[in-house]
Amino acid sequence: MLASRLRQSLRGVRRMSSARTLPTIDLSDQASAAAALDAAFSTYGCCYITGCNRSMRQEYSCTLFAGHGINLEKEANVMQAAHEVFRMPAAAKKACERPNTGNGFIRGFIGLGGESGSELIEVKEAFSYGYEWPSSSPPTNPLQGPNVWPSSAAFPTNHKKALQSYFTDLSNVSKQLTTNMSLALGQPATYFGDYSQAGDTISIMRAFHYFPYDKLRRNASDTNYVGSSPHTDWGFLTLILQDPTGGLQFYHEGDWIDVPYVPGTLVVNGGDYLSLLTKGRWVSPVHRVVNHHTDKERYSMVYFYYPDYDAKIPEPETDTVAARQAGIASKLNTLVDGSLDLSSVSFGDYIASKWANVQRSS
Ligand SMILES: O=C(O)CCC(=O)C(=O)O
Ligand SMILES: [Fe+2]
Repeated sequence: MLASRLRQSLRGVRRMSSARTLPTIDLSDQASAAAALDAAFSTYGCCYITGCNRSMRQEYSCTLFAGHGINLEKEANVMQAAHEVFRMPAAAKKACERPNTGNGFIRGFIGLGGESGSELIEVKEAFSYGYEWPSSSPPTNPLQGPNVWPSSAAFPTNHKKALQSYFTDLSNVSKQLTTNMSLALGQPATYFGDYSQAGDTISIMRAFHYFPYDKLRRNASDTNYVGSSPHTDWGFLTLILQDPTGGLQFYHEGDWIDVPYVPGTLVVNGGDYLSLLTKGRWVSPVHRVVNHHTDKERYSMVYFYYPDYDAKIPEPETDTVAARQAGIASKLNTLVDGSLDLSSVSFGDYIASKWANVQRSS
């Protein structure tokens, strides 16, 4: 059912988005946040978050949150930096291209059409970076390693610093969220965090620049284009900062729900691995980015928070199978579709192969 609806929308048959909106959860009140997170992740697999509690500001010196919302000045600086990356001349972009290692290392610039999660052409360019791996110590797995930054002549240092600082902020927000989420499931506070002792060293931040489809397509009836193909995220948590353009949609009970920009919030969705850890209680939601209604360009900053490279992938339990049959998990979630011998791969090997598979020649 889900698969056939997805196929319909892939063929360009547009369904009306329902009026439903995702809940906004204020993390500053831990007790109410716990119940709200469980409800949101069981129902939608995603929500908006705002606020932070005092312990988070003290523990992580988190500058992202101000009062009960996002620090809008910081957010504006990050978005400005994302614009500047994509405003660089072609030669400067080429000079910091993602190396073509084929092993899942995706740091650096990825040109228009250089990646897709389906047979559709994704009309976007991207720049990925992560933890600043010290040049003195060799990486311990293929997802680690030095970032591939543009030259300081092409990309001023203040913008680079804004991006670096945002990576640290969102790593800290994710760590806090793993605590909130552990409590939401009635587990000890460190339950999820224990899976990600050094997950930030392989986590990845991606700046995206989406174009109107006409940038690539030759005639308006050609339906082969999308911003980001319908997919589930593969890891633990994804945090999304978007501009006001719109186009992000989550799939819920037969409809695509629009997820517009709400100032002072971030969008958070759970990934396949989180869903598996919760035995299917929490949904790994199908989502996409479209450009149906606007000829505007769209920018977003998307942070993928991961467990440790060596984290084991738990076998789906029978109730996950039941959940799958009820349509909670999707065909797009390869951790539960039975296509993989989960006992023989670590989380990191799995993620590296997923990243390698979305590479396209641009
Ligand atoms: O750009 C966005 O808002 C979301 C993109 C996304 O879902 C992804 O890259 O996994
Ligand atoms: Fe995603």
